[in-house]
Order: sequence, then structure tokens, then C-alpha cells
Amino acid sequence: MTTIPSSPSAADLSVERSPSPARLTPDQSVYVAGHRGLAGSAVWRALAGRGFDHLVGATSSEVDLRDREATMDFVSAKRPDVMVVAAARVGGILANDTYPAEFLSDNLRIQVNLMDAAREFGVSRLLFLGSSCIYPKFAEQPIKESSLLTGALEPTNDAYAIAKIAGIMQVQSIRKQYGLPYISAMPTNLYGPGDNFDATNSHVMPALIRRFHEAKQAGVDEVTIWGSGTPRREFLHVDDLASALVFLLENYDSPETINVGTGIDVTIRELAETIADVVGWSGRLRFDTSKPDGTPRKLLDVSRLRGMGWAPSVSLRDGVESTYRWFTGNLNTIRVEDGLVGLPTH
Ligand SMILES: NC(=O)C1=CN([C@@H]2O[C@H](COP(=O)(O)OP(=O)(O)OC[C@H]3O[C@@H](n4cnc5c(N)ncnc54)[C@H](OP(=O)(O)O)[C@@H]3O)[C@@H](O)[C@H]2O)C=CC1
Ligand SMILES: C[C@H]1O[C@H](OP(=O)(O)OP(=O)(O)OC[C@H]2O[C@@H](n3cnc4c(=O)[nH]c(N)nc43)[C@H](O)[C@@H]2O)[C@@H](O)[C@@H](O)C1=O
Repeated sequence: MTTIPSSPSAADLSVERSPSPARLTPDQSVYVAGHRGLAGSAVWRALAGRGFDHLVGATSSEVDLRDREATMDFVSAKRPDVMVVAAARVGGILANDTYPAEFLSDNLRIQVNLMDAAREFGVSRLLFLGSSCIYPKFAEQPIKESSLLTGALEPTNDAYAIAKIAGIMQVQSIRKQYGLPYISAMPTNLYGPGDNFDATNSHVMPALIRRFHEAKQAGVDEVTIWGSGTPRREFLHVDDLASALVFLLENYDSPETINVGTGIDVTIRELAETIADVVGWSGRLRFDTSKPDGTPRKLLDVSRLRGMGWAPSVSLRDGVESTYRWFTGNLNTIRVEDGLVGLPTH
């Protein structure tokens, strides 16, 4: 188990803090694109908790961000001061592997439309959310931001990764050509309240929370885990993500993307055992190796962000426990595309 690296010296601190960050102030209007999602809803909660009461949001049925005209019209009408780009087509390993055409097309259109509109209609500060899948499949671990584009991508999510890399390039191009302080951040695997708990298209954490819960409810004594259980993943609670993103909006102004994570990873088997223990289920784990493992390891080097003075606060055990409490308290409203055991299909 890797321990979180100690914070570098004060000298390093001066290297990363921007000379004049465009500070966030509660009187500013902030458009959180994707404000109902796992990450977007956490950012919304974090800003609201800091007294931001000019928050702007729209559902995908109100404004389909793949539609350029609708996106331009919305941003032109709202004229936000700040934009957080947390809207995207998102899914786990099987969803990415099954629908690469939509993951590429939808995400390119959403981010291009949003960032073109931001530049055109005077958004003074923007943060684009990428993902740790942008890095090479066999990047040296922990993965530094400088390893971007130094090797082949993981095939199960290369379409999504290319879209995200294009988003980083769009931020850098707007900075270079228009001089706007737009930034991008690369989070590790996220989890927490508001996640997508669909059995097939979700990420591993919500998928297993639901699967162990349903196994406990149904009294079954075996649960299937996809893959071999040997891949390692790093998991950041989404409230820690939101805290990091607000910190970056206030303190970071560089073209280089920046990793956001905990610096600690576990095997999928260890994760499954933790979730089973939290849910209170005991039985046999069966590993279905017909399902893809994906990248063997995806541990981010978070020393730059740590060196700026930010640190996560939610441990994996505490995060799984609080997420499971949220899950059981919101069974009637959680996002699934099929029915939960004992509940009608939404
Ligand atoms: N989940 C994870 O593990 C990780 C996520 N990220 C990144 O964080 C960001 C958010 O991901 P996450 O919160 O997990 O995703 P979610 O699926 O939870 O939320 C995505 C949001 O995007 C909105 N959206 C999707 N398509 C459209 C559209 N066509 N028009 C308008 N809005 C749309 C949805 O709106 P609505 O609800 O109204 O339909 C939803 O609010 C993404 O950029 C993702 O790449 C990065 C690393 C890890
Ligand atoms: C954030 C990141 O998320 C995706 O990459 P990923 O980290 O591989 O995503 P994942 O959470 O779906 O899987 C993690 C591991 O877990 C194993 N696993 C076991 N059992 C289940 C299971 O039941 N569901 C899922 N989804 N995975 C399972 C699974 O086999 C794999 O080895 C990218 O597509 C992209 O979206 C991206 O950027």
C-alpha cells in the first residue's frame, strides 16, 4: 500500500502557486456544467457551502450540450463569470469498451461547445475536468502529468481518453491565443453520493456497493467481480475532489494539467472485500475473467497538488461507509437503468 507522499518544501510551494490567481469570490456567478452528476453535484455543494449563491445549472434535457446552438444560447444568456466543465458522457470500463463512438463524439462536442462559448461570452475563469485514463496504459507509477502522450493508451477507454486529451489541448490553446486563465485537472477514480449505480455501465465502486447490497437482500452466498481482481485503483471521494477543484480555481493558473487524487491505491479484490465488510455481506467472491481488467494500475503522482498545500480528508473506509449510508437512504432516487432488487424500474 503506497503512503501519501510528504509535502515538498516551501520552495516547491512557490513554484506551483500562480503569481496572481483569479480568486473566486461568492458574488461571482458560477456555471457548473453537469451539476447533477457525481462530480458536478459535489462542486455545487462545495460552492454553495462557501456562500456562492449565483450558481448556474441546467439538466441535459433543458440544454443538450452536444447541440452547439443551444449551448451558445444558454451561455450567452447566463454570461457566468466562472465555468466548471463537469458535464460529460461517463461510464465504467464496459461502457467505454462498448460505446467508444458515443464516448468520443459526445465528449468532444460537449467540451468544444462549452469552451468555445466560455471564450466567446466572457467567462473569466474555467476549469475543465479530464480523467486519469488519459495516461499511457503502462505509464511509470505513480503517474506524473509529464507522462501524457508518452505511450499507448488503454484500449478499453482510448476513445474517451482522446476526447479528454483534446480538452486539455483546447484549454492550452485558449490560454495561448486569448490569454485566458483557463485550467484543467485530471482526477483519479471518483466515488460518493450521486454516483451512477447502473449494474452494467457504472464504475467499480458503485457497481459493487449495489451488487453486495442486493446479494445481502436476496441472501445469496456468491458475488461475481469482473476481471481478475488484481488491477490496482486509486479512489477519491467526490467531496475531496470538489475541495481540490475550488482550491485549484483559487490558486492554480498554469497550462499544464494537474493530477487530483489520494496517492494511495488498492487491488480490486481488496476493494471488494472492504465493500462486502461495510455492507455486512459474507460469502464467496467469484472473479469473472471474461470481463476486462483494463489498466493494471492507475496511481496518480499527486505531489504537485500536495506541494501547493491541498490534501484529501476522506479515507477509503470512511468514504465507502458514508457512500453506502447514502445509497441505502436514497434507493428510490439513485441512478440506474434497470431495476434494483425489490424496487420498480425507474
Ligand atoms: N466518475 C469518475 O470516476 C471520474 C469522472 N471524471 C470526470 O468528471 C466529470 C464528471 O463525471 P461524473 O460526475 O462521474 O459523471 P456523471 O455521469 O455522474 O455526470 C455527468 C453529468 O454530465 C451531464 N451531461 C451528460 N451528457 C450531457 C449532455 N449531452 N448535455 C448536457 N449535460 C450532459 C449529465 O447531466 P444530467 O444529469 O442532466 O443528464 C450529468 O450531470 C467528467 O468530465 C468525467 O470525465 C474524471 C475522473 C473519474
Ligand atoms: C475513471 C476511469 O474509469 C474507467 O476505467 P477503470 O478505472 O478501469 O474503470 P472501472 O471502475 O469500470 O473498473 C475498474 C476495475 O474494476 C474491475 N471491476 C470489477 N467488478 C466490476 C464491476 O462490477 N463494474 C465495473 N465497472 N468494474 C469492475 C474492472 O474489471 C476494472 O479492472 C474508464 O473507462 C474511465 O471511465 C475512467 O477514466
